[in-house]
Amino acid sequence: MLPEVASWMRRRTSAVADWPLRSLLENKGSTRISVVLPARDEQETVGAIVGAIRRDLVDRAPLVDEIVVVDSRSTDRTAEVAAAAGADVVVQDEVLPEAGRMSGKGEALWKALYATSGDLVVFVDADLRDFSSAYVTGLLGPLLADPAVAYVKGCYDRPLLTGDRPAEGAGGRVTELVARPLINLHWPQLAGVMQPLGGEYAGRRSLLERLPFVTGYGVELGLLLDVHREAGLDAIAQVDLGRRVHSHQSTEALGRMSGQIMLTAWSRLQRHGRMLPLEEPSTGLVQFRRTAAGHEVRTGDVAVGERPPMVEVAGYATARRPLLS
Ligand SMILES: O=c1ccn([C@@H]2O[C@H](COP(=O)(O)OP(=O)(O)O)[C@@H](O)[C@H]2O)c(=O)[nH]1
Ligand SMILES: O=C(O)[C@@H](COP(=O)(O)O)O[C@H]1O[C@H](CO)[C@@H](O)[C@H](O)[C@H]1O
Repeated sequence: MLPEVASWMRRRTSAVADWPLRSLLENKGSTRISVVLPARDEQETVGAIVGAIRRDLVDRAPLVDEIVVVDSRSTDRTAEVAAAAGADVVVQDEVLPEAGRMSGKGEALWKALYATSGDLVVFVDADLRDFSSAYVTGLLGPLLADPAVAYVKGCYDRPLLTGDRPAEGAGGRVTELVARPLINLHWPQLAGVMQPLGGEYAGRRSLLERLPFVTGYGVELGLLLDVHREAGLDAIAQVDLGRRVHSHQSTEALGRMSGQIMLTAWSRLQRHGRMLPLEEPSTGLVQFRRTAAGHEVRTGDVAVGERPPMVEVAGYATARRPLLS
């Protein structure tokens, strides 16, 4: 590990217990805080997450100013469950319709930036089990305490729920097999970020609105690389949130996610002049499924799109955004 990375880890790594709610309330001042949950078919879990944030950080303590769930083409009751738990719900494809339709988690998060007003924006996945509002206070701690910090990533133990017993440390498969090696190969200054793909993170709007958002599952890697380039390593902090349990996708689905992560890494290597100009990579992905007659060939496309920095979007500066109802 580079000496500057070891130094960064010592200075910029903390834990939830370092950021008690009382100290956050003292530091909040006039800072407005939005919590955003991207949600596609998360009716089973979104309500408990929203309810915990609303109970602990709105009703009992005036820390969070709005909780927005982005309904990302759900086919279940995600929107109703989220609203009943106290969130404002925005429909992904109804935000900035003039910008056309793009897909995936990154699209949901980019639309959320338009649909919220917080000076600080906290992103939390909507498929978490055993969620605690301490995730949110942990992520906000460094941002409310230190103006030099602009982006905070959560880190945690990541079990893999298979069968009746969780396999400790076996989660974060794309992180461990794709993202971490890529980061160490090309961006060793970021090798100290323990959960680069983790879905719980927070940032200053003044930074986020100046960055492009990769659509699909490239959003976390894209933002991390762009924050590093735009604001520098010392603007990034990480907070140990303990343990993260979430719904898992299939290996086949994570194969497509991996393709999106690789395409995002490739795009930054090209854009940041880190690689000789090469022809555009293929975005096709051929996968295989066993069938009674042999194998089914499944050809997909893992292309990711990209949304421009929100500051470049007409109307953003004056958009009226939903306030906590
Ligand atoms: O098109 C999408 C895909 C995912 N998500 C949400 O983004 C979060 C993370 O997605 P997922 O759980 O699929 O990723 P994983 O955690 O399995 O890597 C979850 O709250 C999803 O509901 C979304 O809003 N739109
Ligand atoms: O970290 C990972 O490898 C993947 C998959 O995690 P699991 O192997 O299902 O625990 O999960 C993350 O990656 C996505 C892409 O960045 C994020 O959008 C998710 O929020 C995050 O859970």
